[in-house]
Amino acid sequence: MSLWEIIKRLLPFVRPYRPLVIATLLLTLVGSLAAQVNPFALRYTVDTVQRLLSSGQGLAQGWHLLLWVSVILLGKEILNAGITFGQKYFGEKIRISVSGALSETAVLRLLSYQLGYFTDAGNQAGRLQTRIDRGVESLMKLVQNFFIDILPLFANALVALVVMFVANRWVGLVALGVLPVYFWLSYRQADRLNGTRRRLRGLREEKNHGLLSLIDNITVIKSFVREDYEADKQLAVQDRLEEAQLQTRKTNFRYDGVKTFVEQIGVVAIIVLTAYLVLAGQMSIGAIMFHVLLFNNVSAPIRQLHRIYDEMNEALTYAEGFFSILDAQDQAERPGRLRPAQLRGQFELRRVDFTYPSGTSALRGVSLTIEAGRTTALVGLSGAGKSTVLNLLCEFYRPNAGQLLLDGHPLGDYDLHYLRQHIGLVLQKNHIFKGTIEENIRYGNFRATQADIEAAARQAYLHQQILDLPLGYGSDAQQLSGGQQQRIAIARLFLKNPPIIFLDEPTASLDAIATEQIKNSLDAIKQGRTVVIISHSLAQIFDSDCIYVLKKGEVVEHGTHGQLYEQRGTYREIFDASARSLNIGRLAKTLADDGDDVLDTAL
Ligand SMILES: Nc1ncnc2c1ncn2[C@@H]1O[C@H](COP(=O)(O)OP(=O)(O)OP(=O)(O)O)[C@@H](O)[C@H]1O
Repeated sequence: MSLWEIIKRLLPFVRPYRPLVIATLLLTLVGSLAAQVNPFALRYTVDTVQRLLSSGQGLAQGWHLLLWVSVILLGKEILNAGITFGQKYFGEKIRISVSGALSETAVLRLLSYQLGYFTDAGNQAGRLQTRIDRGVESLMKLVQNFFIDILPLFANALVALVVMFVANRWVGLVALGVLPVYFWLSYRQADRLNGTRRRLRGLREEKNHGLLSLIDNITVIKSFVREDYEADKQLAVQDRLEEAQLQTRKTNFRYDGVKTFVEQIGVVAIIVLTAYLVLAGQMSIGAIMFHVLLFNNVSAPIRQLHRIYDEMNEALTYAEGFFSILDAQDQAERPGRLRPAQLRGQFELRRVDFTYPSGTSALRGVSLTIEAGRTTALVGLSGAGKSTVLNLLCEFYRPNAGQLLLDGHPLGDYDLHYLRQHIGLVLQKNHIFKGTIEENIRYGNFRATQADIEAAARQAYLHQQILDLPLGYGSDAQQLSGGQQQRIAIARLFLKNPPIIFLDEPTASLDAIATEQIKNSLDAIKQGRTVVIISHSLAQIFDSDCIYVLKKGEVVEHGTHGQLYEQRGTYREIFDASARSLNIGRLAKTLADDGDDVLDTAL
């Protein structure tokens, strides 16, 4: 990405602050003119003092000169203080506002992207975080540099250079001659740093991602006593990062030395040339000070050039990563329009093929119908593609081939928010947000009253357990057990009260008593709604109106429990294996021997 491209990308973010930008530019112009007062005042002072001394006059004749010079220089400093404050304040105001707008845009874009974007290996959480943080930070340095450093310094330099030319073109030429050498050196330096910088960016992203995943997986790491292994992995990245950082510094120090030397050559050349001209009688002695001060105005920004270049290159590197987030519009979820007054909830998949962005083919030629108001179960071994079907029904992903219909219309025609507002999804592992239990349940419906929340918790058999906690509904939800968190997700579902419900192993982390309670609750909520349930526990799916059996991404059987059992196919295999794993014979015998009435109810 070139600097020009970055400026073009930043313009829309800076445009709302146009009056501030104009005010800053005006202040810069006045500031650069004021900066030239010192050389003029000093030349005048030196020349006048010399004239007074050579004509035998002293303090009595010269005191008014001292007074005037003091008034002018102090007055200029007061004006300068005002100008600098205005420049910095306005520059910072622009920087802070633009930085806020950039971060906000990145967050909004991320929220609008489909799931595939986040599962892409290059977009893991730590990497995205680094790209946003570093991108905004370096772009803001660029804006800050422009308004606070580059603009005032270069305006000063330009005005000083013009004044030098007007004073004497040879002196002007010497000052001008140093510039291309300096620019060329800075350019070479930036070029050398570019490769290392890209490598640094990649390593920073890798380090942050590693750190996040380390914290996320701390329990597994500790249980396998893999602290040393993880530390070594993280240290290896750190080592490579340090090496790249040191390499950057080394290059910088080398070039900085050469550039300081070039600058000093310029100062010496100006002094020698001006002294020569003074001795030759072409200039007054005050010109020596005058030219050295002017050259200082020219070389001040040059001294900053490598830093500005450096930060500019950093911005170029990180801006690329940042704008790649804003530019992933092809990953945005598509805009559908259909919002019918009523949704029956009949889904149909016709010869659907789906491959994840990673390249894993998950579904092949899948055709199935999910009847409105009925319960449909998806059964199959791990990795068969059951959750993928739900991912497609929620439009988290779109099929690569085939058709997906809802109430006869292509699913893609529906407004996404409308569609998802009508779907309740309970997963095997549900996210609990940082916050209280109440806030977490309320996520299902922000308009719910406290009474609604408590009713939902009751339906999810959680209310009593919440009351037993010291802070009740105000307790930290992330401290709850896995089973309790699962019930929060179910309470959210009750609160949302959608006509379509997708349950992916909804009772996976519940104890036997809770499983039975939740099953009863879910049986109640299922009435009259379209339900799709995935469960490895066949007890959860016996009563389904229709069962689809998936194997390696294909539908191999479908029917009711009775029909599938008779077919003696995959379903029967799974059923028999389930019965054996539960040791059903032994269970039944124990219950029969005990004359337990559970067996009667069960039978
Ligand atoms: N986000 C993803 N990115 C890439 N591949 C994925 C993703 N999710 C699932 N897969 C792959 O797609 C295939 C089907 O996975 P899916 O989760 O649908 O199976 P499942 O039948 O629900 O399994 P389980 O019963 O274990 O939950 C698997 O091979 C899996 O590795």
